[in-house]
Amino acid sequence: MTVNVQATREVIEMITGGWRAQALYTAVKLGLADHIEAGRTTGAELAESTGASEEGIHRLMRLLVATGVFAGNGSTGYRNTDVSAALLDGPGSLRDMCLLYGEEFYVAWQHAHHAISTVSSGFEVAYGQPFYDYLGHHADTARRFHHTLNAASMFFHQVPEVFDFSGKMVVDVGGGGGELLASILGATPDARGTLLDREHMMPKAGEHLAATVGLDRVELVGGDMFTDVPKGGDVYILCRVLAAWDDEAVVTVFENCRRAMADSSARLLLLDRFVEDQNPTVLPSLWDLHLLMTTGGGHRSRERITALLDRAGLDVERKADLPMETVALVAAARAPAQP
Ligand SMILES: Nc1ncnc2c1ncn2[C@@H]1O[C@H](CSCC[C@H]([NH3+])C(=O)O)[C@@H](O)[C@H]1O
Repeated sequence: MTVNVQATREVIEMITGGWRAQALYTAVKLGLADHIEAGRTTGAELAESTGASEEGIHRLMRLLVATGVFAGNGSTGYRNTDVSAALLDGPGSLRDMCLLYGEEFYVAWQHAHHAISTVSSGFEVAYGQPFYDYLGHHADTARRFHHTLNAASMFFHQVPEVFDFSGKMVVDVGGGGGELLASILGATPDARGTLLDREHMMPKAGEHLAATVGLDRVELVGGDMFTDVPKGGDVYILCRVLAAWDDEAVVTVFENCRRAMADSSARLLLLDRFVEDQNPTVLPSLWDLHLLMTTGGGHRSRERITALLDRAGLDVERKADLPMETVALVAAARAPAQP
């Protein structure tokens, strides 16, 4: 058998991917980008300020310089690059994402064989409970998860460009920390909003909305979208909510939204990523498997979501593309058939 050097190289690039991720995670855990930003740039200074061994820092930084995360060297000093700058502590940082992916999500992926073979959550095997329940009991992880979602929320400010919220009563179902609702109400002074999420999210969402748009136009509802959603909305938003649930559960949420709509002018606005079966691209396909590892769910194709909407009596009216491979789908309740 002749060795295909190119193929060998490609396999090695892939199987060392997990090591790269863990090296980046360790740099974040040690706060290396922040130390360098604060002027502690040499190997000795980084060792002293992190408590890690200088040799360990040297070997880690050698890899991270080679992969373009940092620049410079340990004797004259390391420098941050645009990549490591994205890891600096502060709003919009990818720091918490690295920590979460390097800890709980890394452990969840160790059960990939089981998760893929049985189409069930690797996280549940590792932690003995569903992901969202775990978040309810682990405030630090819940905070990291919401920072992670926020880091991938660059499309929020563009949502009012693809849907006119003026004068509307907006219900954000599974609204999380309130960032999307704040962005919509901030851009639409005459809109009002209700955020529905699990009880444990209420303080976080309340704090964010109070600090951004104030609570005058806002109602917070701690509850369960599978049981009921607030009535009388002009637009029901489901942003990055559906992937965690199976088809039956998704149809239940769609039906709850349809029944709660104020009138026939009300709409359902889905904001999500969709996978393509015909010409698959890497990132959505990766996120799909990642959702399987964490929640046992996954991304659907647009055709599949359209079929589930149809089952719930909703028709897709139009579609708009948003950044971060996110798509907006607007659906309306189907008019009852004329007798
Ligand atoms: N049964 C439920 N009822 C209401 N919200 C839920 C339920 N289960 C999970 N969630 C919430 O669904 C959200 C999914 S994460 C998406 C959050 C937000 N829409 C955003 O795009 O940033 C989390 O905030 C969960 O707490």
